[in-house]
Amino acid sequence: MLHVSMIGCGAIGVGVMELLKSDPDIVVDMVIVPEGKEDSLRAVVQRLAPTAQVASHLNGGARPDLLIECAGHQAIEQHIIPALEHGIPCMVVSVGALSELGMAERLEQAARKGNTQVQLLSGAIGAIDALAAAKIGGLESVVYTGRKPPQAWKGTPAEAQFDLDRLEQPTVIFEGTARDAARLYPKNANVAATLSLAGLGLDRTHVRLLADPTVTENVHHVEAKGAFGGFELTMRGKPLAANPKTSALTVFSVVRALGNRAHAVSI
Ligand SMILES: NC(=O)C1=CN([C@@H]2O[C@H](COP(=O)(O)OP(=O)(O)OC[C@H]3O[C@@H](n4cnc5c(N)ncnc54)[C@H](O)[C@@H]3O)[C@@H](O)[C@H]2O)C=CC1
Ligand SMILES: O=C([O-])CC(=O)C(=O)O
Repeated sequence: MLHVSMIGCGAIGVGVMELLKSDPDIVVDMVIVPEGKEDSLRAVVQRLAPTAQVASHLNGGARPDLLIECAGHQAIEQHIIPALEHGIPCMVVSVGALSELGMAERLEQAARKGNTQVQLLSGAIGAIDALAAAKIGGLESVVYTGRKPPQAWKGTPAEAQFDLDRLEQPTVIFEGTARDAARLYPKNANVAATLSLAGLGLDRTHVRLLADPTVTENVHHVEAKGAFGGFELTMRGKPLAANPKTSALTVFSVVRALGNRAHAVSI
């Protein structure tokens, strides 16, 4: 039985707990929520993981088999780094946070200090296994195009530049390096950051972001070339009703990763 603690009870966290209800090999013992939100979220957690405690941090003596971040950039600083330093294995879904200067190195140092490991989840994108393998043989180029309905770009710098409610044509809102994409669009930068970390890095991964009124899904296109040959991948991710910025596949990728730790066969 794998005993896990989860950070975040938003769109992904709730979706994950919903699916874990039917897995007899995994139990959620604790859900970590922002300070002050414990009481308001207790009923939600009670419904999804009846034996789980709700807390604002990992209590002193708690040593879950695994700590999973499904919360956001701040949670990595606040919870993941200290847990790694204390030897608790962690999984991170907010991979975009690793675009922040020094963050990838800090996570690595923390895991080394605790003699443990942090797993960066593939989330909304596929073919990370192929890209990371291709990197070993040598990559020449990785181009990522992210296309989302205009409303998914609300609350980003695109809102000030474009009338998102009235767009009629697919519109490029950003083109440049993955590093700049992450700086300007931190909440939509997870896929670009994941591709960069698996492949050519933040400065050599080319990114185009589009607000596209003709799509209802989050469309991720990747083109990679290298010594291995090449591949093209198009994902048409259905957004979660609870958060249109997040593709449903992200939830499934967390559940898959947990299953790979808990089940007798891993794939
Ligand atoms: N790797 C990938 O492909 C993807 C990653 N993500 C990332 O996953 C994260 C979660 O996404 P959603 O569930 O859709 O967001 P959400 O906004 O629906 O839920 C996040 C929840 O985490 C809580 N939270 C925030 N900071 C916290 C902290 N320090 N401690 C405890 N709880 C905290 C919030 O109160 C909220 O309830 C985001 O950072 C998002 O960027 C989202 C989609 C794809
Ligand atoms: O599609 C998603 O779920 C999220 C996304 O584009 C990103 O964060 O890069």
